Amino acid sequence: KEKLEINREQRALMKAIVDAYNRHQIPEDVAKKLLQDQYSPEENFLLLTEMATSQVQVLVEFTKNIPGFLSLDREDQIALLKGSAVEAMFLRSAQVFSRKMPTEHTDVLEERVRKSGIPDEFMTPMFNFYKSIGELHMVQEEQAILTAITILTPDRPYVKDPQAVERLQETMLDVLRKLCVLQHPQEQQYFARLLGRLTELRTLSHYHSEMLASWRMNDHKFTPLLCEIWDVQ
Ligand SMILES: O=C(NC1CCCCC1)[C@H]([C@@H]1CCCCO1)n1c(-c2ccc(Cl)cc2)nc2cc(F)c(Cl)cc21
Repeated sequence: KEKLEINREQRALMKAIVDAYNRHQIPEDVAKKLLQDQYSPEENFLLLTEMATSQVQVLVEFTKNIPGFLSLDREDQIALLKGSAVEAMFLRSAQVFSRKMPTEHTDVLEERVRKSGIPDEFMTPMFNFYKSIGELHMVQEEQAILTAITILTPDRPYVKDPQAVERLQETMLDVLRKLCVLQHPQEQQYFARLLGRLTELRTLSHYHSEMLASWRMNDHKFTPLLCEIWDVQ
């Protein structure tokens, strides 16, 4: 019994993470914009870079609220943000795509993203990931903690003290494990499936520089922040 129950400290940690996650929602109007109009590849690329730039800023604010993050080495904090920003963007895109909406809206959204300018060969892995996230029907606590776990990945490049990061990540994993059992009692391996998505997410993120470079348009312009965070230009 004790093993499964979320103790007071874990409840406080979960509340801090979820509050931060909800407080720092990027303007989720990207879905509304895509549902309203069809855009050219150039406009879609601009929309993506604008949304991604504001999402990185939001990610920094969210990360500062992860208990223990600010006590990590300063350079490791940067390495973790830089190393997880692309994955966090795809995870957020998947969560936006999987939000409850009428089927025809999801179909239009899928069509608009498919035709946004990204070469076709990336569509299968991207939508496989989006759909596999959607099938999990994550509650917002799970979404928030999964994002925190993604950020607190110890084996990002240039991390000097991975053990310190691992300790924080393990605390998050422990809460998520209990939450999954409580929220999805019927599904034995729900927690394992959830973590399996992080592997799929890392694979998908390997494509991102190529996806951007081969966007059906010339002269891809990025914001200075994205040049920092993404391996582009
Ligand atoms: O702006 C997007 N995502 C933001 C990023 C910050 C957090 C919020 C979501 C993109 C843009 C929108 C314009 C057409 C091209 O995709 N996007 C991607 C996507 C992400 C990475 C690359 Cl490289 C390519 C496409 N997948 C999406 C799925 C969706 F359901 C919606 Cl609504 C938008 C989605």
